[in-house]
Amino acid sequence: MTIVLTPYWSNGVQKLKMAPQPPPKPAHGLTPPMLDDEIHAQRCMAQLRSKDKDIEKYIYLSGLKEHDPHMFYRLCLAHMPEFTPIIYTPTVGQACQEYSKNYRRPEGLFVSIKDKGKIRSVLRAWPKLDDARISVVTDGSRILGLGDLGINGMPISIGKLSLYIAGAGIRPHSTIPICLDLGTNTQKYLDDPLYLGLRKKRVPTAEMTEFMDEFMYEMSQAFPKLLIQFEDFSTDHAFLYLERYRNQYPLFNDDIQGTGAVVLSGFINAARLSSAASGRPLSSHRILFFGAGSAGVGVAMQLMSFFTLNGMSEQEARERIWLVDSQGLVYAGRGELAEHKESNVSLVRRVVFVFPIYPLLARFFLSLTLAPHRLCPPGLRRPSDPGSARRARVRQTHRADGPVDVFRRVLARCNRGAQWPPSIPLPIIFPLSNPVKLSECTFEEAVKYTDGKVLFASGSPFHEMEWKGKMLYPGQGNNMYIFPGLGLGAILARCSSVTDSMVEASSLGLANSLTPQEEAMGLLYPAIDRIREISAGIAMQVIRSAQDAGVDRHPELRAMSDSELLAFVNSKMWNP
Ligand SMILES: O=C([O-])CC(=O)C(=O)O
Ligand SMILES: [Mg+2]
Repeated sequence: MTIVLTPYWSNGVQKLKMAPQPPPKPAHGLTPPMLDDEIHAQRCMAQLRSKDKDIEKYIYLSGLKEHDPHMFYRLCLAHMPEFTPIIYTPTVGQACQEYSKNYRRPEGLFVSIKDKGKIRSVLRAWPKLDDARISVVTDGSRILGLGDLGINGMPISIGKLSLYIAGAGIRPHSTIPICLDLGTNTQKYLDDPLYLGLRKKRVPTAEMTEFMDEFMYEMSQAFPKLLIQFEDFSTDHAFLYLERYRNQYPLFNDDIQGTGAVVLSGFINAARLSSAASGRPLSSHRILFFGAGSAGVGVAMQLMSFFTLNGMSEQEARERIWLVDSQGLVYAGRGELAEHKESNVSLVRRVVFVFPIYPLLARFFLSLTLAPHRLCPPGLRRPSDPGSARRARVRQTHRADGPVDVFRRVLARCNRGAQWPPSIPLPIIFPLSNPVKLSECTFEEAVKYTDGKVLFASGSPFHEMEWKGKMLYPGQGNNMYIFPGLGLGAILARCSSVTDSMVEASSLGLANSLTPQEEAMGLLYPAIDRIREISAGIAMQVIRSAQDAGVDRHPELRAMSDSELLAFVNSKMWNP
């Protein structure tokens, strides 16, 4: 079906195609006589691989998804490790940055601040109101680690939903990518004649909240069976709107909760390996976060809850965890701490790493945080005289490579002439910022500086490497392992809200999904090719957890045994 939508930015009428439809039967003579499906799959892969640039691959695949969605998802499932770096991080980051330049056709819903008061009519233009089950909603204010991209954030919603379809078998026409256009504070876009969004600065929080209240209410009315995933909102708004709506509507925040769950899962598996090697209990780990944004604080909260559920007091759990942000160590009494970390918004976006602290590193960080003016590299210092040219320069460093720079220096310092201390046989390092170019360190660096001992997982993918005759495999601690299964479980349970226990169930489900071979290879996360199987297992745990919490609205599932429930979940998955 083709319906006609007039996006608000467009002068003319544009067509939004709902995909995928049952393939129309082509009239005889309109297709080549020998169009064999198998051969055509090979042809598509050859066309894809013939492109030199990742962004061209992205554009090719986005075209394929539109005109032949069955082939797109079939190939995606068959070639998951090759497809995810293109349709998702890192290439989706570039696709966002270049969205206005490369724009070809509407693929989702845009709701603008100008629609305030009439959001209902915008939502009701969506062609498949009754089928809608999952929407990824971003306001483009903090896309990956790339900052405020405004309306150019749309591809992140599209990319996440492609993974829902491929990874959890959600029906394509049940997904709604949404980008809210509340302006952008990025001057480059405001000055760009091709920019597709509103040419105005972001509205203040009070106005945004009025808009969000209307948007959320109208979403619940237009799409009564919908689960919402908030994605890539700036840290303050990410926490604000999660708390504001989470008991009212079925929703979760992927950056806080999805990342929290995926990192907890990787931590559990890494800590098991590390504890087995050191003989120390899991509770002996000390965890240092570099960056205290939505993901950093989300992961810290997830770990806190895990530690306390496993017998630690809150105080003991808190003592295991240190957060360092752009201002240094986050601690009570530091002053001007914003709410989500009792705390302020970290200028350094993103968590960087989680690992048992090497004493030298701990000392370095403490001194760095306690005496920032002495030890902190200029890029991480807060400018003291607002308005100066220096401030602009410092801010720039801050954003561009400040945290990366510091992290590299820390690692290099550890490495200087020293062996990694035997008391920490297997350090855990998780550089989580996306896309790859913003990763705090490469796999190679972490391997080199720890003499191959590192337990590593990054947000974006790195290649395996050989070190002293042994193959080492990096993990990808990306929320893509969590949200498809978490979302599928929440949808099938028809849950009224997404509880912390459901998020934790998804994390434990993932941690327990390693096969014996994967464990033997020292992997922290399962192979991504098994995403459907993993998502089904996670969905089952999430449904059980929703039932325990009493937020499920699908009572028939309660009577099922685990194997019946798993079969039910699998039967609900769409297959290309
Ligand atoms: O999208 C990803 O790859 C992970 C994520 O949520 C982010 O970096 O914001
Ligand atoms: Mg995100």
